[in-house]
Amino acid sequence: MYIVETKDLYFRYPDGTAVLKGINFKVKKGEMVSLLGPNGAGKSTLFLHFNGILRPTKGEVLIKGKPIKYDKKSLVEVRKTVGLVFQNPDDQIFAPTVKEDVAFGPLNLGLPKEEVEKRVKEALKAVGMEGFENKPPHHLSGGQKKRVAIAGILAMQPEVIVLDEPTAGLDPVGASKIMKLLYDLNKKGMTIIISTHDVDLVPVYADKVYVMYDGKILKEGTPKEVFSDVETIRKANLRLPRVAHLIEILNKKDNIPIEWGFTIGEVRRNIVNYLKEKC
Ligand SMILES: Nc1ncnc2c1ncn2[C@@H]1O[C@H](COP(=O)(O)OP(=O)(O)OP(=O)(O)O)[C@@H](O)[C@H]1O
Repeated sequence: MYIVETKDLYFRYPDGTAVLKGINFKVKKGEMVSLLGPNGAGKSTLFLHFNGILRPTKGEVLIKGKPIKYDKKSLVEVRKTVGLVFQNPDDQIFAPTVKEDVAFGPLNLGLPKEEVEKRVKEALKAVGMEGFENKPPHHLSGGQKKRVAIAGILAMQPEVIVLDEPTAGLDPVGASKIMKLLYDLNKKGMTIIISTHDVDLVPVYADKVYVMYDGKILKEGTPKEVFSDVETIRKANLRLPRVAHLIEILNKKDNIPIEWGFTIGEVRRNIVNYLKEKC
């Protein structure tokens, strides 16, 4: 059974724009999955289906094997299981202070005050935003707002956390910290789904990668399988990870020696880019 699954999912916005064109996306409990694809591929649109914000034009979305029913009760249950962090934190953060914002979700779950306070504290600590409790969110930087938005979802303790471009707009250290946090949460059993353009950082952590292009899944597999398919990577406007990350991806888990699934030219270009950055 999959914790999140879409079956032949089609979606068209009310203005007629056909965005999702037969998506089969499957995530097992405990997996860390990354969705890659160019601007406008439909990644955000797909994610908005995972907790029932959007309803398929055709096909279905299943959470823990059950199709979402889109009545109020079913949606409450779905949203307890699947927490979605939006691409733009301004779409998510609205309370007068950071503390109140992070507390909003757990309070809505009807949790006791002490439990809410505990969760808020833990969530802000996890994202490195302790000390900002009483700040108005609109006084925070973009990266700080992103962390608060993540804290708001963490405080709900969902089983699955879906993050739309969590590292976009963060400085490199901030991006690594967020990925490390998500990696640690995943190791504790949380299922994580991330969309990203960051081919260097995210696939290093992912168990599975989907590549989306023009509303369709072009390729799915381990980071190693996906990044060995240079043609797909090129078609989806992506690039190979920089060589250091590439080696990490190729060597991940099985520790087998590197088998280059790339043309010599691709490898050379990666090495040159890497050296240019380092030297
Ligand atoms: N409310 C809407 N009404 C009509 N079309 C929309 C709406 N929202 C998004 N679209 C269109 O749907 C397509 C997919 O957009 P989406 O935001 O899902 O892509 P994305 O893969 O997340 O892109 P990015 O990497 O730029 O965030 C785009 O062509 C976009 O213009």
